[in-house]
Amino acid sequence: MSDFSEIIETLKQNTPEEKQFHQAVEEVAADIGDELRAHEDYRANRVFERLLVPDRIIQFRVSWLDDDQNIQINNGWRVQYNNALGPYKGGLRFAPNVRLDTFKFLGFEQTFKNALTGLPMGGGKGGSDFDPKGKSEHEVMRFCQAFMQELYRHIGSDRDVPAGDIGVGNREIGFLYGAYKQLTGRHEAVLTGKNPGFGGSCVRKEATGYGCVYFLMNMLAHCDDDIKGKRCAVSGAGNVALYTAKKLIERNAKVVTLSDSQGYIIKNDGFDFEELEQIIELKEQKRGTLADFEAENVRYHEGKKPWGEDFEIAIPAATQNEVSGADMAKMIDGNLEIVCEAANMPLQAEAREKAQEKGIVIAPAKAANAGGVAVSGLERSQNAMHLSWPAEKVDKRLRKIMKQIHKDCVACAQDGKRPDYIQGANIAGFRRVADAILAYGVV
Ligand SMILES: NC(=O)C1=CN([C@@H]2O[C@H](COP(=O)(O)OP(=O)(O)OC[C@H]3O[C@@H](n4cnc5c(N)ncnc54)[C@H](O)[C@@H]3O)[C@@H](O)[C@H]2O)C=CC1
Ligand SMILES: O=C(O)CCC(=O)C(=O)O
Repeated sequence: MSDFSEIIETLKQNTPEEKQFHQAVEEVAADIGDELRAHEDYRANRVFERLLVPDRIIQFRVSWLDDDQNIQINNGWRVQYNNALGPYKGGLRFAPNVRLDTFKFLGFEQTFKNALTGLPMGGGKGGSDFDPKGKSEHEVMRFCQAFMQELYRHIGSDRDVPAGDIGVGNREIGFLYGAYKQLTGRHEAVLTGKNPGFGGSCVRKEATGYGCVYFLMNMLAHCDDDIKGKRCAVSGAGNVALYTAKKLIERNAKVVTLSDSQGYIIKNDGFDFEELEQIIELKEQKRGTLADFEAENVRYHEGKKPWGEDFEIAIPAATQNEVSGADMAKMIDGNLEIVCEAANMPLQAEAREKAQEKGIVIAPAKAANAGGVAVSGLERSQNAMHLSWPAEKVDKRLRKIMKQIHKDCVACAQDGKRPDYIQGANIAGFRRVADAILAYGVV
């Protein structure tokens, strides 16, 4: 291996626009140096360098008609990042701020995350700069159909299996799957996150959030602590945030905040189940904003983030880089003990450094939010067997997978009661992918 910093410098020179991708790569590189030094075969076979280039990038135009019969044009991407461990697997994101950089960083992260699940899945990610917000139901449907018109030829149950992410939930997966079925005449496990009534898995919708809480519970148990009574600040009010909140409340933690792109709500004593169900309905059915939510002792702060409130556990569950260095400084000045990354790469590099300097324990996204893709893996298995498992069985397997991920992270992290989970996740994920790459030879 040539010098590590040289590899990263070359990457930056070759892809100067891709700042998020560089950030994700640097976070992994910071932890796997010893691993590379210890493995002459990884170095000789340039495994790390090979992991810095996606297997394939597909980019396409999506043309569709809005409700006024105007022609609209969007960009579509699928980054098939690495299939060493299985077919490409990872979500589709529909959001106006995405670009190739977004999908490269997400695909890179997904490759290691999927490795941590122990299931046979490679990493991929994709989506479009289409913004579903403010679009009619028919516009979303026509967009999904136009998007699939190109994507269908690149995916397949043993090739590439997309799922949801920001802006792509159960509704969009339904439209995408309907279009795939229409185009190919096939029912197959080509998308996950389908409705449990027709090909989906029970608990997939809840799995990312529930998995985060299971991971947190394993972390707390590891240092003889408990989630009960902990004050948790959750950001976001989408799929991941809402089901993280639900499981936290079920386990008697206090969820004091939720947020969306316009502001946050706080309830000092923690939201109860009934309030959470109302918020879920507001977001999933009415597609409203948190500003519309009213309940006793709940305050709304427009245009602000929740990180200055009083809590022990921060759970950023909205989007990448949502927590700045200044946000982290506020949390550290408060009672922060743990950050659980429910979103992908939610901490800016400065925020991560500040937290690490102060000994705050961080559950990295690769490990903490792997429950979603893990249940997607279980959905693939059920589809392959033409079976549908009950919710209890899926949830039990999810708990087992999250426990094992925690165990693997601890085994690969520096010793101690409070292990470095970031390091543990990076090493455990990297080893699995690297060993498969070695086994295949130079391809
Ligand atoms: N859906 C899934 O199964 C998985 C999602 N993730 C990650 O979790 C995060 C959230 O994804 P989902 O909940 O699926 O998306 P979603 O579309 O259901 O919800 C996203 C939420 O974040 C809020 N948001 C977006 N940008 C924001 C900003 N700049 N500031 C504050 N709030 C903002 C939105 O208002 C919305 O409430 C993303 O990072 C995603 O990549 C990770 C693993 C699996
Ligand atoms: O369920 C999946 O395949 C993908 C989930 C995802 O996009 C993620 O883990 O970030």
